[in-house]
Formats: sequence, structure tokens, C-alpha cells
Amino acid sequence: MLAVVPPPVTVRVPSKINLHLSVGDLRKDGFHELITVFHALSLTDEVTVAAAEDPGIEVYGEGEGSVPTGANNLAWRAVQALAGYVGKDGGEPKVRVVLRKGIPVAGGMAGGSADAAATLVGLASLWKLDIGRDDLAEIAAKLGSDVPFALYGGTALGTGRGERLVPVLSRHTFHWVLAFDQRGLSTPRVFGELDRLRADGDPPRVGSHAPVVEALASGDPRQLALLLGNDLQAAAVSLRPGLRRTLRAGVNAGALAGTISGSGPTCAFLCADAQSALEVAAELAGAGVCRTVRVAHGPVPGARLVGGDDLPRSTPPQVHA
Ligand SMILES: C[C@@](CO)(OP(=O)(O)O)[C@H](O)COP(=O)(O)OP(=O)(O)OC[C@H]1O[C@@H](n2ccc(N)nc2=O)[C@H](O)[C@@H]1O
Ligand SMILES: Nc1ncnc2c1ncn2[C@@H]1O[C@H](COP(=O)(O)OP(=O)(O)O)[C@@H](O)[C@H]1O
Repeated sequence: MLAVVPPPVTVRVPSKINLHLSVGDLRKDGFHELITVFHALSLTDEVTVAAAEDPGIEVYGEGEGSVPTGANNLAWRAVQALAGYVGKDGGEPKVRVVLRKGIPVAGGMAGGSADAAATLVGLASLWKLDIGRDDLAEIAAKLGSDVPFALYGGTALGTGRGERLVPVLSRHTFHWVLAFDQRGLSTPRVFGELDRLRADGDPPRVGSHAPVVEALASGDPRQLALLLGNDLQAAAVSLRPGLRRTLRAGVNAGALAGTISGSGPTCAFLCADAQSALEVAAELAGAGVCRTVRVAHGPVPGARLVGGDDLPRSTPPQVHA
């Protein structure tokens, strides 16, 4: 009898920027307490999962040469985590994962986390699992601090090490220009640099996230522009001083404001509208301050099956402190 092989499943998953990132103390487990406002952008990766006798990972697109294809790829760790959770294939899942990357690698936009989240959603469909997004989020949090957000997307307040999420109302589509740097920055290195800067002095800290949440509800990009802030920015600029010039160039090109996303080095520029974003992107591309420029909008939904039925629940559960 012929075995029925299920058709491959493709998932589109957003990148993220941090509209607000407040870094607290270093915890005993090596992580820092965070308060962050995540915002999912239309710059995406696409992940295809398929049943295969020759398991493994293939990577194409943005930064393909610098993405590991072995067991340390975050998407493969997601395969193993879900297989372990449901007791499938004795820990050696017979699947092939193809990553088509648009998100810059080690860019502070959570590309690896996005691929892990997409893999969980794709496999849940491929294996016809009766599992919801909230159960996947528990597995996701073990894979990395940013992975749960990539499942839900939208705009959300993240606390803990970033994995505890509450949705934030965002009334508007915001338009962004993204400047990719020549090389990535290591997330642990940037957190370490912030610890060093804080041990040596007192770099300025972002204030409360509340005004950012209010600006999102108002939907006014000009109000939001005044409030973008990231405690990791000083550390990223300290490690990569050229970013100061990139940030200036975006504002000189007509952006309302610029910020470094997460641990960088990608710079995100908020623009007044879609037309302005195109104009800023064109001028920034000619300024010679970055490798590549992209336009994107947000918020957009989290990991979604392409052309198929989706898993239930599209916003994170309410969590009360
Ligand atoms: C900084 C942020 C902001 O959204 O994004 P990126 O710049 O990486 O995209 C995240 O906190 C990154 O999350 P993620 O990239 O998933 O990090 P993880 O794999 O969980 O952790 C990698 C390392 O970063 C440091 N880390 C991460 C999160 C956190 N709250 N405190 C930390 O100190 C730790 O050294 C940890 O070992
Ligand atoms: N699927 C993946 N895509 C990108 N990078 C990955 C992936 N899996 C593991 N990595 C590793 O994770 C590191 C961080 O990548 P990424 O998630 O893109 O950046 P960031 O943590 O800055 O948001 C990369 O340098 C790479 O070595």
C-alpha cells in the first residue's frame, strides 16, 4: 500500500522592531528584565516544512551564507522541541525545512525567532496536531525570548525576558524605512556592552512605556515619533559607532524619527505616511550609510499559513501582573 505523504506547508512570519525597550537588571539566569513594546512588520521570512526521508534545513535569501544549517538553527530546534512535545519520530523528525529569508540575520529584528515560530505553526499543520497558538507559545518561550511574539504579531507589551505578552491597541498602520548594516551584531554582546557602560557610568534610560501605548492608541505617527526609545541603543552605537551617522541620515532624509531595533544594528525610521517612506528610502539608499534599505509597515499578524486554514487565536492572552 502507498503511504500518503502530506503536501508541504508554507508559513509567512513577520520581523519585529522594538518601539520601546527598557532594560532592567541582569538576572541570576543571565537574562535582563525587560519592558518592551514589540511591533510586527511586513518584512517577512517564509518557511516551508515538508515530510522528507532526508531531514534538514535549507536557507535562501537575505544573509543565507551566515545562517547555520545544522542543529543550532533555531528552526531546527523548533522541529525537535515540537517533536519532543508530541512524542513524534523518537526525536529524529523526518522533515525538511526551507527558509526563504527577507529579515536581516543578527539584525535585531528577530529573524531566527521568526523562523522558529513559523516552523512550529507549519509543523502543527503538517502533522495535523490538535494544538493552539497558546500551547505553541509555551514551547516557543523555551526556544528564545522573542519567539512567542513572532507567533502572535501585532503590537504587544513584552515583559519578563520579553516572552510574557499582552496585546497593545494600535489604531493606525505605521510606515517604516529599515536600514540594514553591513554585518550583524551579537545580542549577548550588546547586552554585555550595556552592562559595561552601566558599570562605568549612568547612560540615560528610557522612561515609562505608558506614553508609547497612548500614542499607539491615538494612531498619530508624529506623537509616536517623539517617544521611540531603546536602552540598548547606546551599547549598539558604542560597538558600531557608524550607526550614529545612519540614524542622522534617516532623519535628514525626512523621517520623523529613527531608532535602533532591539540589539541592532538595523535602524528603523518612522515616516509620516507611505509616500514619505518611499522618499526617505530613496534618499537613504543614496546616502551610502548602510548596505540595504527596505520599506515596511506595521502592525501585521504573526506567523500565518500561506493559502490555508490557520490555527485559532490571533492575539496573545491577557496576562495580569
Ligand atoms: C534584544 C531583543 C529585544 O527584542 O531582540 P534582538 O535584538 O535579539 O532581536 C531580545 O530581547 C533578544 O531576544 P532573543 O534574540 O530571543 O534572545 P535569547 O536567544 O533569548 O537570548 C540571547 C542572549 O541575549 C541576552 N538576553 C536576552 C534577552 C534578555 N531579556 N536579556 C538578555 O540578557 C542573554 O545574554 C541571552 O543569552
Ligand atoms: N533561522 C535562523 N535565521 C537567522 N539566524 C539564525 C537562525 N538560526 C540560528 N541563527 C543564529 O542566530 C543569530 C541571531 O540571528 P537573528 O535571530 O537573525 O538576529 P537577532 O537576534 O539580532 O534578532 C545569527 O547570528 C545566527 O547565527
